[in-house]
Amino acid sequence: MTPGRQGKPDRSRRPAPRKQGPRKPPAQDPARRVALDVLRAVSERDAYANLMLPEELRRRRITGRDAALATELTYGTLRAQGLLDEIITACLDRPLSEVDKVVLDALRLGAYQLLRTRIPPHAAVASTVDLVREETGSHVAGFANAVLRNVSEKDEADWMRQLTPDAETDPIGNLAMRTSHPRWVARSFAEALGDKGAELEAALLADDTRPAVHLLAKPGEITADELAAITGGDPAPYSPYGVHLPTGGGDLAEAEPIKEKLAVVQDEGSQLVTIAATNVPVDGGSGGDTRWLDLCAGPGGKATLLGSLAATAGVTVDAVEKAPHRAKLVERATEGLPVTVHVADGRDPGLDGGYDRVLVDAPCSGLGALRRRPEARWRRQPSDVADLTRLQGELLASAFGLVRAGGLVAYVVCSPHLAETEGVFGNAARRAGAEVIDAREYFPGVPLLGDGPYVQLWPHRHGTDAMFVALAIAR
Ligand SMILES: C[S@@+](CC[C@H](N)C(=O)[O-])C[C@H]1O[C@@H](n2cnc3c(N)ncnc32)[C@H](O)[C@@H]1O
Repeated sequence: MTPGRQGKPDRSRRPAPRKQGPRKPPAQDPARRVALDVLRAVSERDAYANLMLPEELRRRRITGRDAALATELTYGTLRAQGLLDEIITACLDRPLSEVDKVVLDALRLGAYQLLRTRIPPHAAVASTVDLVREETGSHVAGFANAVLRNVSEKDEADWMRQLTPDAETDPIGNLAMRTSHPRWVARSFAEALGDKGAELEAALLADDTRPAVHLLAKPGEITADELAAITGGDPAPYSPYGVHLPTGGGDLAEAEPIKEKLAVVQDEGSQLVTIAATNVPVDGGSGGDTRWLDLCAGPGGKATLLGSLAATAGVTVDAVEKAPHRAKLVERATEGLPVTVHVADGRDPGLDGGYDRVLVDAPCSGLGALRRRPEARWRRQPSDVADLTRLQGELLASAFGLVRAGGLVAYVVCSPHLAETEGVFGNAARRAGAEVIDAREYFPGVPLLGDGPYVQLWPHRHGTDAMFVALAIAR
């Protein structure tokens, strides 16, 4: 390949049009083939890698080492995308946006192998070039070969030194690059943590870890100790209903307690915020504490715990969900529990007010669950937050309208972004004249909860998703 301007690969021609029709996966490299197909689906059709990859592995009967390699390459490449794109850009003589999408996905896959795996460089380059050749033809394969050879001239540490902003003058930019996060996400974490150093780094690095599987032992059905004994897991450190499963603990769908609906998969953070919402004492009210409302219930995780607790306490729960298919999931999840599902907009659900407790588990950016969705950090945009905070505010205003005086509004989001957390809730509670209470009291035994009155959980501190909860008593 003749180097182009500035000694960089020449890519003056657009790739030839790709052949139509399904391609046959090359039998000799199923792991990289499926990885590239998933990367393409993510970038071209907004697919979710954590849903698509397991399905494709099953469909193509890829197992064992090939499945492990495909998983590592797909998730690793998606998480590191920002960093890989900077490095690839440094090896091009034109903007990244001018590179054909499938070629770019293949280059990311190749660069990831070169920089973050022990795959020998010649194998990383040759296998990527083969994929590009199959997709586009020989002339573009030469281009891919040249770019990847440039990438391979330095290791990750050298590339970091060249591309990363100075830690002294731009600590957030430095950590955003080193942990491969968009700068705005790193900044939002820094603001929530009040830290731009070691703790911010730990929080960002936690997004690259695989979360342990947590189970909820449904109250009234099975205890956490029993569930732990049956599944080989450990009782959770904080939730009295939680069990942590060992990593690689077999096929969950086959576990008896799950088949029998005695237990469900649920992050311990979700359990803790729901338990907190049911433990705050609510005074007054003619009926005591008998009517609860879950205003954003789909797919029904927290409604299941609320319903199980309600069943043992003589309480009824109304569960509102706007999306009909998600409302069906709530119905299925809460079957047999005292939960009535309503397909309605939580901003005006058409229900009689006077609830003793209202949970608003609002739609949010999901920045608190980035470790579950490898591509999410790059897909979310700062503008999403503005739209979401408007909706969150409207849902909270509705909640304060539906709760009785002396009743509780619990606001939950799976995000640490201050606009979605303290910002929205502070305004809504002030407008409603509600009394914000210190939520930390309702997280007994949970360490590192900060100064209150809100609670922000974190993967790197608590091993949970970064759930936020705020509690207020209506006046
Ligand atoms: C964060 S999820 C709730 C998760 C749920 N509480 C659980 O634990 O499984 C937010 C839900 O709110 C729903 N939603 C979005 N806008 C809504 C609205 N205006 N009214 C009611 N539900 C809405 C979404 O469809 C989504 O299912």
